[in-house]
Amino acid sequence: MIHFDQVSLQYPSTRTLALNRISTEVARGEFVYLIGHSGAGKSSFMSLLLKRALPTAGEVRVAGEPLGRYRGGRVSVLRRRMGIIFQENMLLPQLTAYQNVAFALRVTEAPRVSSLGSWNERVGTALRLVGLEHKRAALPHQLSQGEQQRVAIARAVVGAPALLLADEPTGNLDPENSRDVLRVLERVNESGTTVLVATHARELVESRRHRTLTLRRGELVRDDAGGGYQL
Ligand SMILES: Nc1ncnc2c1ncn2[C@@H]1O[C@H](COP(=O)(O)OP(=O)(O)OP(=O)(O)O)[C@@H](O)[C@H]1O
Repeated sequence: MIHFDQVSLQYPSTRTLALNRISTEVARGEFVYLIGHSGAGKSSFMSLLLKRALPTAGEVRVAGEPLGRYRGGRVSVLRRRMGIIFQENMLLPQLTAYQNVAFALRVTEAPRVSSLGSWNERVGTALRLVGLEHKRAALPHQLSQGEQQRVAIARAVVGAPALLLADEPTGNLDPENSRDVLRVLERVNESGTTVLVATHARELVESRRHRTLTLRRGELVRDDAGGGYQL
């Protein structure tokens, strides 16, 4: 699903070498953590996948296709194939949980009815997946931070992306809500989506037992296989 071949990223403005000759692969259906201290290069790794930044050397492929082939309007096609979650949930404050999730279908001009069901069914399924169907009518400010982040996850997966990228998804959450969010991401993964989670919260990651890639000053220094859960 993700293939990095000797990828480097040097930001031209500061000449910072944010990523240095990274080679790794993430297979379809995997759940992988990307960890490292602040400035290690986690967000830069994500930016390359979203084509928000371009590698200065090497090649990035997603689902077998080199990202260099996505140009102009096709970049939005690439991003549409991915679900994205950030530390800030970026929900629209005037829309209910349901409407926020449905909004993702609207902006991507998803067909009203498809093999995945009607919009209504798809939003219901996504809210159920994150355990919030009963809060469908709530506005973001009526939800806890953890619930808001779960709505953001529902919004990210309602388009049935093959790949879900989460950049510090628990950054604003207390430990209990953080664990809830990770459990929801695991459920998303169990439904077949490849999940990549960037975080500096090493202690949280260690409690979950998934494959973990460690970046240090732009270098991939460890690749630890996961195995089983430790709840
Ligand atoms: N747009 C940019 N222009 C110039 N330098 C940048 C830019 N974005 C990041 N950097 C630099 O690249 C390096 C890697 O940053 P990056 O944001 O990828 O790290 P990170 O691991 O995500 O950190 P954090 O956990 O603090 O978000 C840092 O030295 C950072 O200062």
